[in-house]
Amino acid sequence: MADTTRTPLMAGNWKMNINHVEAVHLVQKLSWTLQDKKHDFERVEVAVLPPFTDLRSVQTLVDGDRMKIVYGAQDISVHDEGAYTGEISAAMLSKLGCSYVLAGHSERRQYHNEDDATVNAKATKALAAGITPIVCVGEGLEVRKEGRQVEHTLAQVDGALAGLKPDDARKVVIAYEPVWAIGTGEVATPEDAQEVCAAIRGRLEETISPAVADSVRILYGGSVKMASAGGIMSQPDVDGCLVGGASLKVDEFAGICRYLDLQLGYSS
Ligand SMILES: O=C(CO)COP(=O)(O)O
Repeated sequence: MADTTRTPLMAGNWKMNINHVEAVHLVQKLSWTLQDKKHDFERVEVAVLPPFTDLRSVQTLVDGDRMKIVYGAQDISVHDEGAYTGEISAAMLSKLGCSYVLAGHSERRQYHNEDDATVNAKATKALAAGITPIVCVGEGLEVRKEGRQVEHTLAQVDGALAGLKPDDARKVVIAYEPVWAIGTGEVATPEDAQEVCAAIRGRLEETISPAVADSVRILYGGSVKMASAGGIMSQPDVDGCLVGGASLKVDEFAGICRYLDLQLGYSS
């Protein structure tokens, strides 16, 4: 099991799905489902990452109903303000009560040419605004076939965290998402996830400090489902999951969040 001082995080990346009206229904239903099962949010943190256009509605709902679900955005600008058409700043996300923001999701890297320097700038902006960046890293199929997944992913981690003070680096969440496992139904084995997550932690220990390596949460992402979450979470260096498709289905996502209860054989 993972170090118990790191609170597991289950984060649902909705990608470009769910409008603001649907978002209110989904979050409400998720909250009811988890409350009904007496989910302990201190034990397993639950976050949703809706599209920008949903955030205000989600904020109003979460605040109004004093929900324990937290939320965040899928991207953030490297600029503070000004003539950057279409971009959303850290200050805007902070005003919306965002706890988290993704930085460098593989789909941003692939379709918007985001490189490690951009991811680093985004993580830095988020931290300065008091928002926790979830820095996404992971190899594509070619790299995996060549057996270079560890070196490839560690280079992304180095680039994304370059220049961060240890006190900031400690707050970052890293999501290992092998690109070949995203949206493909091809879930990495728990051992695959552990191999790279352990290597990431080792690198943080080497390049920053053992204390930072101990406190940083490392998530796995890529076709996670209720049925696979328990096995992945049983790995010592995996501290949560970044969930795409399954986070759009309340029962699936609630089941992922409740992996501990389900493992212990409590009622589903
Ligand atoms: O990209 C992902 C989460 O950020 C993973 O998506 P899927 O869970 O749909 O494979």
